[in-house]
Amino acid sequence: MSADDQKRISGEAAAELVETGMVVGLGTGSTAAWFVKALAARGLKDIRGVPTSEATANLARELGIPLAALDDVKTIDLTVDGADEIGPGLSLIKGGGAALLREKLVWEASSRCVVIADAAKKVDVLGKFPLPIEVVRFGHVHTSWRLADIAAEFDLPPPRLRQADRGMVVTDGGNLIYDMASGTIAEPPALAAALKSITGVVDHGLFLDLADEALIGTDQGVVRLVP
Ligand SMILES: O=C[C@H](O)[C@H](O)[C@H](O)COP(=O)(O)O
Repeated sequence: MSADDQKRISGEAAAELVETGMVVGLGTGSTAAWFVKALAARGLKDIRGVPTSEATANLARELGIPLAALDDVKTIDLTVDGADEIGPGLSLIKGGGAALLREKLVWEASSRCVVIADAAKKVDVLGKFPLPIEVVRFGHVHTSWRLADIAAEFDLPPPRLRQADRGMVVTDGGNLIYDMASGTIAEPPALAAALKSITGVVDHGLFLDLADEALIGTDQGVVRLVP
């Protein structure tokens, strides 16, 4: 089965968790897009989706899923989203698509968070996927120097500004992304706390103690994992 098929079956399995009347957090990325498509295909009544990016909002609109802004809802019943890596205890790296900030805001407002992925995303130790760090634009080079100091404390290389064909990648919130290509993150909670201590850092892609379960698409079908 291709990685894309594994993403599709995990997204389809997650769509089955949604019930009429629910407020649903809609993740971002290629796996979350399969979820959004499968959810739309179910044609449930009275659901509202809270999108985690402009891209997901556009897809959901095209498919006829009614949307709500995060501030329009008190709580979100269920959020389904992809990940770049799934490590021990369902610790995650997210933000490969630069949506980590809105994703984390929506996840933290959710009663239940389900991560969906293809089998290759499961790892023994986080860090092979470069850790995305969202940084405010003002003074971002100075912030990157402070990030490099923190990286050195953790024996990690300095983060690099994410570039696209047309220059710097800018998030939906107008911020920039630095990627820390570490190889191995030995102490995710300590690194997360250190990164958040820098004023110019808005947030980072370590999602720790947030996922309630994972639905992983494998060649043998969808495997459910809990922390
Ligand atoms: O910023 C993007 C998100 O965190 C995505 O959920 C993550 O990058 C996984 O994306 P994909 O499902 O395309 O691998």
